[in-house]
Formats: sequence, structure tokens, C-alpha cells
Amino acid sequence: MARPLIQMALDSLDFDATVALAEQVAPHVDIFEIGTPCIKHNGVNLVKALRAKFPDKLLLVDLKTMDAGEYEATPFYAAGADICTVLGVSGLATCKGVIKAANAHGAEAQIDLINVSDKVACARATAEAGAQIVGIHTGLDAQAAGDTPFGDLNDIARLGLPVRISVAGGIKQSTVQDVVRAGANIIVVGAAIYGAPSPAESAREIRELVDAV
Ligand SMILES: O=C(CO)[C@H](O)[C@H](O)COP(=O)(O)O
Repeated sequence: MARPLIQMALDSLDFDATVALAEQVAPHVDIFEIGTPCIKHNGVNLVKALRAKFPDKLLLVDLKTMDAGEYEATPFYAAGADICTVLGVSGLATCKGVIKAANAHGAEAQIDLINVSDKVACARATAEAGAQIVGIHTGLDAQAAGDTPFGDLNDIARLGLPVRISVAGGIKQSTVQDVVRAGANIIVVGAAIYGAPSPAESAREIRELVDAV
């Protein structure tokens, strides 16, 4: 399996703080995720700023699109996004719209399985439709209620679909190696890095743990 990628979720609302945090953790991560609250607050100009500052990083824009897939995602790909997310619960037509926009820009679409009731069926259908990445995701509110993404990861990984698997939801130093072993290709980490006393040190630890598996 190719080396798993580490995705840092930039979940602040503040434009300058987001860029500053990205600078701190850049040596240790592969993908910068502009989180949903952050992209809603700052818009496409933040995509352009990060693209210009980090030409060698992958950039994921966590749009969590729910409708008008092609129309909503197109300007973000045009601004330099490598990956945009679309909600699996939006339905196949919206997912296909984001996939179409991604393909038009030589980029990728990620289907976020958050709150999808039949995740296996959604993953199969969207992989068939050409999605490049399926995201297993326990959101912040569900985490607060005690949920984790680990069971869903096992269910999706065993399908052997021709997609990369991204996993998000409270991943930290003590769980990251299990996530890699369970078959994740992209490990998303937010609070365990940005909430640490030293985000750079925390990102470095995560990198070492992932690479040691
Ligand atoms: O997409 C998100 C919330 O919807 C978060 O960015 C994602 O869950 C990663 O953050 P954390 O590691 O803190 O869970």
C-alpha cells in the first residue's frame, strides 16, 4: 500500500490564524483541509492564498456540498483545490456533479459518508460513479456524543473498492496506528494537532507514528 497521507484539518474561522497554523505544521503533513466553517467564513480567497503559499501541498476544501454539486464546486477547483467534498446524503446526482467538476479540473472528489444510513451502498454507488475518495467521518457533534469512525472504517475497507479511504473523527496519537492498519489511505487530524500546546510537535508525532506502521 502507498504511504498513507496525513491531512491537517484547519478549523479556525480566522484567515490569518489559518495560514499561520498551516505554516507551522507544513513539514509534517501532506494535505491541508480547509474545514467547513473556515471555508464558509473565508471563501475562495483562502483557497487562492493557501494555493499560492503552498504549491506543493494537496489542498482539500471541505465544502460538504448538499446540492448544485457541479456549480458549487467548480470555482473552488478553479481556485486551486485538489479535492472537494460532497455529502453522500445529498444523493447520487449531486455527487456526480462534483465528480464532473473535479474531472474537468484534473482534480478529485471525496464523498463524505457522514450521517449516511447505508454507508456500504453509498460507497459502492459513488465509487461506481467515479469518485476518487470515500470519507468515513464522525463529525464533531457525533464525537461529543461518544461516536467514533472505527467500525465504519472496517466495513468500508473490507469492500476493496477502487477508491482511496479517508478517515476523520477525533483521530489522535493513541489511535492513528490502528487507523492505518485498518486500511485508511488518508488520515485526517484536527483537534489533536490544533488543540495541542505545540501543533508542530503534535503533527511531527503523528507523522512518526504513521510512518512507523
Ligand atoms: O470535518 C470536520 C468536522 O466536520 C473535522 O475537520 C474533522 O472531523 C477533523 O477534526 P477532528 O480530528 O478534530 O475530528
